Parts: sequence; C-alpha cells; structure tokens
Amino acid sequence: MEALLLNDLSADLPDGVRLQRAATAIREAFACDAVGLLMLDAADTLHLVAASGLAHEALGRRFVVAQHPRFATILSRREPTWFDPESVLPDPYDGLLDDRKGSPLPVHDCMGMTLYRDDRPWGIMTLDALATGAFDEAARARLRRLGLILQAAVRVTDLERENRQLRQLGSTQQGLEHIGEATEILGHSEAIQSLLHELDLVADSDLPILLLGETGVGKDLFARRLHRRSRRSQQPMIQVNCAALPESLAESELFGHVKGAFSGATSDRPGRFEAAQGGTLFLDEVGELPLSLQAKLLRVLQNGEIQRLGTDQVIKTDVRIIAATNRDLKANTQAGLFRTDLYHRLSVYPIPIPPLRDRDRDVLILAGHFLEFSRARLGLRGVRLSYEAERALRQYPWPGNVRELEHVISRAALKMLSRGASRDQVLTIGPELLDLDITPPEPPAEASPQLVASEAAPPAAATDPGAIAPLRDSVEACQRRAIGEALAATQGNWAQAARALGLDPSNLHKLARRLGMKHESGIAS
Ligand SMILES: Nc1ncnc2c1ncn2[C@@H]1O[C@H](COP(=O)(O)OP(=O)(O)OP(=O)(O)O)[C@@H](O)[C@H]1O
Repeated sequence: MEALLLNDLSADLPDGVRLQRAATAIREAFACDAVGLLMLDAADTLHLVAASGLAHEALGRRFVVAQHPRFATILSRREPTWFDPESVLPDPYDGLLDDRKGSPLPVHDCMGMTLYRDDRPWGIMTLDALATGAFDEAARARLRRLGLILQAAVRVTDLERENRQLRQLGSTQQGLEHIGEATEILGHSEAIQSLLHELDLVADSDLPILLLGETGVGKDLFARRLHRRSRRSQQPMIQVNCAALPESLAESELFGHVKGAFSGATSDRPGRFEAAQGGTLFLDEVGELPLSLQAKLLRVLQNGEIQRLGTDQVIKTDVRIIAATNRDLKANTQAGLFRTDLYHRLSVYPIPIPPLRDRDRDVLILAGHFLEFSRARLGLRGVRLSYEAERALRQYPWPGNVRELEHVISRAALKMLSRGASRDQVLTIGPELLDLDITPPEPPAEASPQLVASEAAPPAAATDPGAIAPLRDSVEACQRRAIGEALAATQGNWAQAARALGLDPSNLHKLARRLGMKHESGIAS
C-alpha cells in the first residue's frame, strides 16, 4: 500500500489531484469510511484540501482550530491520536460523513495525525471508521508510517506555494468572522483551475488586466489574487469603485488636488493613483466611468504621469492597472458609451471569469464554505444540505453567481432557526428552504450513494423512468435558465432581456412571476 501511495504521490499531476488520490488510497488501505487532509493557515484555521468519504460540500469547509477540540488535540501531539469512541469531544465531521445524510455521527472510531514541514505543522490527516475497534494499535503504527510518507510528498510538491498563500491569508484574516468575505478562491472545477493557472502566469507580467464577468462571479477576489502573486505584492493595492465616484469629485479622487484647487480644498491631498504608487490600482466597475473622466484616465495611462488638480507639477506614476467590469465593454464602445482607445489600453490582457453555472460541482464546495460560516456565526452544532438541496443548487442557473449563493445559504440557515430548529442538532437544509423556485426531480427510488469528493464522475444518465422529471418541470427549468442567462447577459435589464428572448416585456414579467423569479415588487432575491 505504501508503495502504491508513493507512486500516486510522485505522479506528474496537479497538486489537488495528487492529494485527492492520496486520500482515496489511504481510505482504501485502512478500509475506513472517511479520510480528510487539512492544511493549516497562519490564523490557526484548517482547510480541508482533499477528502474521501465526506460530502462534496465538505471541501469548502474551514475549521478554526480553537473551535474544534479534536483537531486541537491532534495538532498538539507528534504521535497519531486515537479518540475513544466514547469521547465526548464534538466531531467536526458531524453530518458530513457521506452516508450519514445529516444525522449525528454514532459512536465510531476516529484517529488523526499532524503532518510537519520543516518541523512546523503543515496540517493534519484524519481517518474515521463507523465500526468501532477498526483502529487498533497496529493501525495507529501504520498511520504513523503513512504520515511520514505524506510529509515527504508534501515537501516535494508545489503545495508549498499554496501553503504560503494560505499562511498569508491567515495573517490578514482573523478566523471565521471573516470567512464570509473569503479572500481565498474556492473551486475544483476545470474552469476555475485553468483560470487560476492563467492568472498566476500573467500576475507577474505587469500587463494591464481586464477582468470580465457577470455580477458576483468573484472579480474582486481574482483581482486581489493577481496583486498578491505579482512582484508588487508588498506594495499597496488601491481599489476604486468607478460606479460610486461622484462625477464632480472623480478627478480629485483619482489624481488628488492641492490646497485651494476648488472651494472646500483646504489642504493638499494625494489621489488614488499616488496612493497606489509602486503597487496596483484596481478600477472596479470601470464600465461606469463617466466619459469625461475616461479621456483624463487615458492620458495618464499613456504618459504615466499625473497632475494634482490645481497645479502644473507633474508626478511620474508607477502603477499596474487591473480593471473589472460586468458590462460588455466592446459593445459599449460601439454604442459610444466607452472610449475605444481606453478600451484597448485596459484590455491588453482580458480574462473572462466563468459564471457559477459553468463551474460544475463548485457550487457545492462554495455552499459548504458558506454553511460553515453560518454554522459558526449562529453557534450551530452542524448544518448541511440534503441530497435534494444539493440537486437544486446544481440545477439553478445562478444569475447572481457566488454572491447570490452566499445569500441563499445564509438565509436558509437562519430560516431553520426561526422555524424552531435546535442549535444542538445537526441541521439539514432541504430545497424548500433555499427558495430557488426550481422543482428538483425526485431522487431515484434506491438511494444512490452521495457524490463523494474523490469520485468526481459526472452523474450517470437517468435510465430509471421514475427518475425522469415531468415535462412541465423540465420546460420550466429550461425557461428559468434562459431567462436567468438573458438577465445575466444584459446586467439585469428586463427590457433588453425581453428583446433578446424575443418576448414582449410584459409577457416576460408575467412569465418570470409565474416561475417565481420575480415578485410583484421586483426580482426574487
Ligand atoms: N471562488 C470563490 N471562492 C470563495 N468566495 C467567492 C468566490 N467567488 C466569489 N466569492 C465571494 O462571493 C462574493 C461576491 O464576489 P465579488 O464581490 O468578488 O464579485 P464581483 O464579480 O466583483 O461582483 P460585482 O461585479 O457585482 O462587483 C464575495 O463575498 C466573494 O468573497
């Protein structure tokens, strides 16, 4: 087994896949029910980076060590730790073991071991078996040997790079309170993995980058990552929300002013360009920049020089520009809303960010991340999704992308409590609480094993007639998706969406209301 594991670990594979394989191999070797590999960050938070036998959404979970005594115990020892099945310490995986469907874990065997790198804890490995007595003395000795092999593997992989990122993350993030504003980009899908790879390639190039994507896809996070991975990472990153710049003050905000430049200018003040000197200036929602300012911005980008308002003195700038927009800037240039020359300056390297609906099962990983945030914030023992809720999340087109998912999950967790659920139980969120207005098809009669993090195979084609959704449901799901996509493509403009769909606007409103995508007062949140 050890030889096989070594083989897997030395294969030429992306790090995530390598660790995932290791988790699966360890689970098979110990014939246990779940294996987790968790990486520690500088804020003493463990990130589940690979798992076998745990629900897919578990991969988005982050565990603050101080809140999980079992993990704290494992981390405090060099030798493997075995937990007595009668141990009263709460189990961090309560409700997450794949075949438990949200019910509390019964008495079971559990052991774990700290993995070190350069004599500092890199993270931990955990093993769970529902059969008590599965982990005897021999198993613990074996775990120790395995731990040493894994440690060696961790050393030679690029994971060190990822780990460094996590360490940096931890130092700017004080534990769970900030997890909702995740600075780490979650996602195992091909779409996100290749995007991250591309970002890392261009991060250091100093080229201006234009991030394109629907609202809520994470453009802000990607911009931060670009800065963090660039040679300017030790210098400031200054963000300007172009949509929020009042036209009258915009010039002074960007370029600064001197005392007396206008009434109210009582002292010299540097602008955002100067504040970003040596670092990165992030022009968010750049498509909203007023035309008058576009010309001035263009001049600065061409000359690399700024002048504060009220003076002729020229200041040389050394700033890398990252811009983001959810508009179709090219179309805006044709419509005369955005200057073509500025568009070309900004879009030297355009990077489209895929919408959530194109990211496969990342929606579950992200849901797990937001569930853990809600769990900690609301003081719950555990909270997870039912199979049907998972299906609903995967079917929904997510016009509001990750931001919408975040709101859906926090609202569902709150609703459970307001309906009288106990904080001491592991709560299971069903589709009705998600309020997504899609009718998920019934699960096949025989409960199929839940999707396991390690076995990322696409769902099998439905051959069981019972598993086929009624025609009306399929038609409605299709209509919802088309409307969602049209709204996303038109930035929520119902009139334009109606035109794109070939519908009369009032009919679109009627249809959207019938499909539950729009309340009388507006769009369903
Ligand atoms: N891959 C991801 N992993 C973790 N959290 C994410 C991810 N993508 C987005 N988020 C979270 O979703 C929320 C919305 O992301 P963000 O504000 O970056 O979107 P945006 O594309 O800039 O939206 P807008 O165009 O409306 O400004 C944030 O809370 C962010 O932390």
